[in-house]
Amino acid sequence: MRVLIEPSVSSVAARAASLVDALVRAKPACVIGVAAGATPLAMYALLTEPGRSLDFSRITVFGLDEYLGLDATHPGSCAATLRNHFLDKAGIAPSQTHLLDGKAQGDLAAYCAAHEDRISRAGGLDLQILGLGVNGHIGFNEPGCGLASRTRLVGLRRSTRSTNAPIFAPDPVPEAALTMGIGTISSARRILLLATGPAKADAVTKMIEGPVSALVPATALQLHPDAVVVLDEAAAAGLRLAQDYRDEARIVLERGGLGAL
Ligand SMILES: N[C@@H]1[C@@H](O)[C@H](O)[C@@H](COP(=O)(O)O)O[C@@H]1O
Repeated sequence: MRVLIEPSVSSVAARAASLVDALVRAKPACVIGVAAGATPLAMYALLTEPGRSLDFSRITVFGLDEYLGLDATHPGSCAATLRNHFLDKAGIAPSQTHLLDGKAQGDLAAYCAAHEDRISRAGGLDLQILGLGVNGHIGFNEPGCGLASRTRLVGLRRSTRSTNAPIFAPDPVPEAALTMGIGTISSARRILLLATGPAKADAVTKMIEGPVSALVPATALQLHPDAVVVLDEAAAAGLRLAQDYRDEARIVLERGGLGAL
């Protein structure tokens, strides 16, 4: 795992955007899994700035997760967040986009298997972008989930529902979701996880320095060959080896960076 500690929320966005930018320039027909949530939005804003002139015309995008029961136009849906903050601004067409449908009906296991199939047929994920839940979830893979899980229907933990309550107030938070599994995420060639702010510090410490455990699903990233974690100082505040990560990041970045996959 590469741990990059940045001085501010905005430099987290800039660092993460530079990594995505490098991938898209090196491989214009790349396949990227995209996360909603608040954390990656500043990165998406940088990636879609007109001055950046990044060409997204050949990329393929897969959605990470979605609340079950929400239409893609619901403002609390992951789909609406991704469309408003990234896909529409980047000019990424629906034909290039495979989001999970919160209104999927019928055989959800088959629906989720089809998401996996589409990822495989696209050649697999070059990059999976992730945020981090305060309880250590990634996507909607909640504590206690299987570390080899694939895209599936899940129940949301009470802690997640109360964290996300302001997004839906006064309505209740949906109790179920569709999410790529830990196995799906782990199959991506590179993972880029962003975490900012003091509320994430405990989950960040466990994710990077704790034992690999289903109780903290993000610890599965410790087993990934190319996981990059970009943190601000507040999210990194609990790391025992913070100075070592800073030193190593400087060494790596001075000698050619992290590569573009
Ligand atoms: N399921 C989503 C995740 O995909 C997201 O990455 C995470 C962090 O969200 P935020 O970035 O808003 O803190 O929690 C949500 O519940």
